[in-house]
Amino acid sequence: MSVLGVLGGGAWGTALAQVLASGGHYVRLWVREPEVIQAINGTHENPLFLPGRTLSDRIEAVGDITWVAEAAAVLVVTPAQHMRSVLADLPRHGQPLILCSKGIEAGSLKFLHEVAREAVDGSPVAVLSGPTFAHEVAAGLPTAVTLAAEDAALAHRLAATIAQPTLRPYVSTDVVGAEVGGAVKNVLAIACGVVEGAGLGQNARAAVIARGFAEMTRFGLARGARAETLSGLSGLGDLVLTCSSTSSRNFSLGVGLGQGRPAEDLLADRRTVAEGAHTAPVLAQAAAAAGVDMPVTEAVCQLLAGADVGRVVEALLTRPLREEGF
Ligand SMILES: NC(=O)C1=CN([C@@H]2O[C@H](COP(=O)(O)OP(=O)(O)OC[C@H]3O[C@@H](n4cnc5c(N)ncnc54)[C@H](OP(=O)(O)O)[C@@H]3O)[C@@H](O)[C@H]2O)C=CC1
Ligand SMILES: O=C(CO)COP(=O)(O)O
Repeated sequence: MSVLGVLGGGAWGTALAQVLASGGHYVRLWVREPEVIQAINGTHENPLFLPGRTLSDRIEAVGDITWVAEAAAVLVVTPAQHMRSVLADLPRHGQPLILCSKGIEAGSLKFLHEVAREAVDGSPVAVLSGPTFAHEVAAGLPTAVTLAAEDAALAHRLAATIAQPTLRPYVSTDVVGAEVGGAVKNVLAIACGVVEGAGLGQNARAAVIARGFAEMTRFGLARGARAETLSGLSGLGDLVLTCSSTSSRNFSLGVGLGQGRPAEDLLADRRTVAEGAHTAPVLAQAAAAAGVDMPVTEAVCQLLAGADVGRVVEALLTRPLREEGF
């Protein structure tokens, strides 16, 4: 068993640390808040981000990022918009990085594997993504993910390292596809939450999932993703999960928007990250740059900016009729 590093002591970083430690790995978990470090090392819990779960004593929380650097592999689980600045502080040892966050960097419009390659020159980069609610993974419930790296041998090696009885990675070389699914589904989950919050019904939710998937596929194919990745765990799999559960922070943000509450109030109320709120405007820009039409994403941007739900829905329903398909 190896020593693995995890950057980010939020729900997902802690859950990944837990499942890996349960399988016998020693995990160094880099966390910023001293009280979280104290709780993890003292009472084996993370009440701030993963309440109610007793953590393995093979997890050591550390406040100094240099302690994580010498691990056999480092899982990067910071919010997408903080990934570049956190990686800038990671000493370089050529250790493989497994990116577990979901989003697109604001400003640069870059995927996270591009950000990581720029920030940590020389480290091999892989992406782990899929339908993975943190509390279920931490509870040892069965979960399957996509693990993508351009170098197939690296992807297989990392998959063998992280595979556990309840965590089954499927290997891919389609890094772009794995990233597109995770980033886009968060935006679509907000849209599905709006449908729920505004009481628009289950037909409408299914329509948003299906047309949202068409949108994800158009964007993904334009950016070089493969169709089979988009219809796999990290695309359609995660879309279905996140668009149908109040366990999703993005979905629940959408419920609030659908009830007519302003985005600023909803975001100010939460300590946890709803990546879709950050990704939506960035994705809209990236789609425009690629010449891809993404009407549901545009609608989410308008709602986050305070547009009236009824008007946004009416505008979506009265778009010119078209053939079904991507
Ligand atoms: N929760 C889930 O079920 C899943 C989440 N993800 C993705 O994982 C990523 C992390 O999400 P999650 O763990 O849920 O986050 P949480 O909302 O649970 O926690 C917030 C995280 O943000 C970190 N953070 C806040 N501000 C900063 C900053 N300035 N610099 C660096 N880190 C900061 C916190 O780090 P610290 O504790 O050190 O303050 C903490 O790790 C997201 O991209 C999310 O989409 C992917 C799959 C599943
Ligand atoms: O990515 C996730 C599940 O795969 C978690 O979704 P939320 O961030 O919406 O909670």
